[in-house]
Amino acid sequence: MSGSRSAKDFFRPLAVGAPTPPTEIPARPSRAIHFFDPSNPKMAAKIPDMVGRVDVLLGNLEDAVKADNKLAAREGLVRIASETANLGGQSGPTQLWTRINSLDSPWALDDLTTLVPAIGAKLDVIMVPKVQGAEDIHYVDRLLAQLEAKAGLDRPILVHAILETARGVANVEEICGASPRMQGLSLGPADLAADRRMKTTRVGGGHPGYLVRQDPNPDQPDAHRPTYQQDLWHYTIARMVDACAMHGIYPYYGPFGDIADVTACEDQFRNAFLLGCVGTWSLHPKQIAIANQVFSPSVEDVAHARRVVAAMSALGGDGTGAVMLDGKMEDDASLKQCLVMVELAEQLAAIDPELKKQYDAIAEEA
Ligand SMILES: CC(=O)SCCNC(=O)CCNC(=O)[C@H](O)C(C)(C)COP(=O)(O)OP(=O)(O)OC[C@H]1O[C@@H](n2cnc3c(N)ncnc32)[C@H](O)[C@@H]1OP(=O)(O)O
Ligand SMILES: CC(=O)C(=O)O
Ligand SMILES: [Mg+2]
Repeated sequence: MSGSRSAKDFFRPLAVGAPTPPTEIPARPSRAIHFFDPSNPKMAAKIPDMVGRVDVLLGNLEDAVKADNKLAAREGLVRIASETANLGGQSGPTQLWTRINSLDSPWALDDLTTLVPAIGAKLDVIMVPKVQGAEDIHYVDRLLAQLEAKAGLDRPILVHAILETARGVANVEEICGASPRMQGLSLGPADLAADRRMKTTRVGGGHPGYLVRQDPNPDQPDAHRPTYQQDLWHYTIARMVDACAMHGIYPYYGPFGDIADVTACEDQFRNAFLLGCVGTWSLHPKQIAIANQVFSPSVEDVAHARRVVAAMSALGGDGTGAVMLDGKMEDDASLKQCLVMVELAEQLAAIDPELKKQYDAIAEEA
C-alpha cells in the first residue's frame, strides 16, 4: 500500500463522482496481450476477426508507432473500440487494453484525456510505460479518477506498469502497491537493457554469451567443455512475480522480438509461465497461438492435479494430512499447487471451447 495514503483512504475514489476502486483484481484470462498499431490500416483490418480468439487486444500508442502517426493511432483506437463488437468491457470475450505514451512525452496527457471520455467504458486496462516509482502511478490514478468522474463511468479503469528502468525494478514493490487500480506488471526487456547498460541488442530472449561452462576434466584438460546458456531475465521476472503475488496482482513476460524464432519464443514464454507469470505479449499474429498454448496448463498437468485434489479429498476433505500417489508424497502444500493449476484450467475452459474439450476428455478417461 502506498505510504502517502492511510489505510482508511486507500480504497476511496480520488475524485468526487469517480467509481469506487476495486478491493480485488479479478483473474481474467490474459495469456496473450496482442499488440497492434491502430494507425496501421492492415493491422486495424485484422482486429475484428481476432475478437474471441485472443484474450487481450492492446492498441499501442507508444514505441513502434511513428511520431507522425501518434494522433492517427489515438484516433484509430477510438474508432476501432467504438466500432468493434464484443471488444472490451466487463463481459466481452476479449479485453481491450492500450499502451499510452510515456508520462514525460508530449502525447501522454492527450492520450488519457481523449481515450477516457471517448471509450472509457470499453477500456479495461491502461498500460503505462517506463514507470519509475509510485509517483508515476499516483499521477495516473488521480487523473483517471477525475476523467472517469467527468465521463460518468461506473467502473474504474485498471492500470498496468511496464518495468523497464533500473529505478522501476528497484521500486517494484511500491509500484505494485501504489493504487488499488494496479492490475499487473510486464517486463520491458529492451528499454530495461538500455537503461541498465546491458550489452545486448535483442528485444527479450536469451543470449549465447550469457552462459556457464562445465569444469575441466583433470584427466582430459583439453577435452571439450560443454556450456549452458543462462536466462538473462530470470532475476527481474522473479522479482516481478514476488511483488505481484504480494499485492494480489498479475505478472507478465513482455515482448519476444525474434518473430521468426518460434522455438526460442516458446521456451522464453514457458520459463515465465513456470515462474508464475499469467501471460505474455504477442507482437505478431503467429505469437498468439504460442502464448495461448504455453500459458494454458497441459492436459497431463491438469489431470495429475485433479488426481491429487481427489486423493486429498478422500482423506477427509479439509486439506490436511498426507498421501502417497505414484510413489510421491502429497500434502497440504502440493494440494495448494494443484489447486492453482485446476482453478486456472477452469477459468480458461470457460472462455476457450477447444481447451475445455481437451480438459473434459481427460476427465472422462480418468
Ligand atoms: C519493445 C517494445 O516496445 S515491443 C512493443 C511494440 N512493438 C509492436 O507493437 C510491434 C507490433 N508488430 C509489428 O509492428 C509487426 O508485426 C512487425 C513490424 C514486427 C512485422 O510486421 P510485417 O513485416 O508486416 O509482418 P508480416 O509480413 O509477417 O505480417 C503478416 C500480416 O500480418 C499483419 N500483422 C503483422 N503484425 C500484426 C499485428 N501485431 N497485429 C495484427 N496484424 C499484424 C501484417 O500487416 C500483414 O498483413 P497482410 O497479410 O494483410 O499484409
Ligand atoms: C516492452 C518494452 O517496452 C521494452 O522492452 O522496452
Ligand atoms: Mg519499452
